[in-house]
Amino acid sequence: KGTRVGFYSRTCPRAESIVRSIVQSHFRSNPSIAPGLLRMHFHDCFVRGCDASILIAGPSTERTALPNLNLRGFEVIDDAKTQLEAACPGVVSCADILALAARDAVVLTNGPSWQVPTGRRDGRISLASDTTALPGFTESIEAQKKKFIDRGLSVQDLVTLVGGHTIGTTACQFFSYRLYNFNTTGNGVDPSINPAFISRVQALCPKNGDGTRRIGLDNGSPNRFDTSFFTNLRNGRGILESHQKLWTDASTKALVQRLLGVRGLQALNFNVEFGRSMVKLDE
Ligand code: HEM
Ligand SMILES: [Ca+2]
Ligand SMILES: [Ca+2]
Repeated sequence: KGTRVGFYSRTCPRAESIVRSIVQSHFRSNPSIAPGLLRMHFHDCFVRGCDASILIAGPSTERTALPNLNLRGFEVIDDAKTQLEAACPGVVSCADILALAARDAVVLTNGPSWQVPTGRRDGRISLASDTTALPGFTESIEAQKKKFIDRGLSVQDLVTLVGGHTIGTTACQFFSYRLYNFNTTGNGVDPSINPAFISRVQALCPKNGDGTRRIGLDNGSPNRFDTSFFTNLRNGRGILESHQKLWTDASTKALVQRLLGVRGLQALNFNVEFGRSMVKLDE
């Protein structure tokens, strides 16, 4: 596709450092932009590839679709674009800014760094109707796998990238039904949730409470990029239904175990794999 590491080394040598310093300064005043930028890049790449289609504003664009309503960090990309236009007019694409910002966001939360191939072109098409390509939080493992495979990603990429929820938050509205109206059980509680965990999350997201209230997706360390998200799945403390299901399907469960370094299985280093899968996200 013509991207390569260091695409701007001659045409805009400070491009990567400008993006980094803008992300850093926004992060200092509002740390929640780190998960925001990671998620925005994922939502960009999953629809028409990493082409900044997610940034296009207007009626019936991707931004207006349900899965994208809570995205955050647009102002960070705008800021970086403004600075880059001053430094190197017309050179750096918005899609590259977003890809670099997602990497920098992971680094700021103590996650790994990786080299980001650059040279993406910005797209001009953005359709809300295309966002059905994004995975949903009630989806089966088969459906999740299919959506990743449709984008050239493997089951291992799926499990690794979903580990990105080691940082960030979710609104109560996306999982309260697991606590109060799960319809396959008499008491309304999703049986895959650890019983010792239920009252804690019920307190965080009260019945008939404010659905827009936000809680950590990784209740162990919501601000730190680590393997605690996978530990939660093992312990029945996954927040979203689609995430906890990674522990019920045999193939995804084995990958979670490998990412956790369970003895007897071929270990996968989450930090290394995450960087690799993030690069693949764009292929
Ligand atoms: C099966 C796949 C996935 C599903 C069903 C899913 C679903 C969700 C949902 C429902 C939220 C909460 C949104 C909100 O309350 O505003 C969320 C947040 C988030 N997602 Fe995903 N996601 C998936 C894959 C990914 C991947 C692959 C990444 C990154 C590589 C990612 C990164 C994030 C991050 C960082 C947040 C927190 C955002 C914030 O705090 O602002 N997600 N996801
Ligand atoms: Ca896109
Ligand atoms: Ca974490």
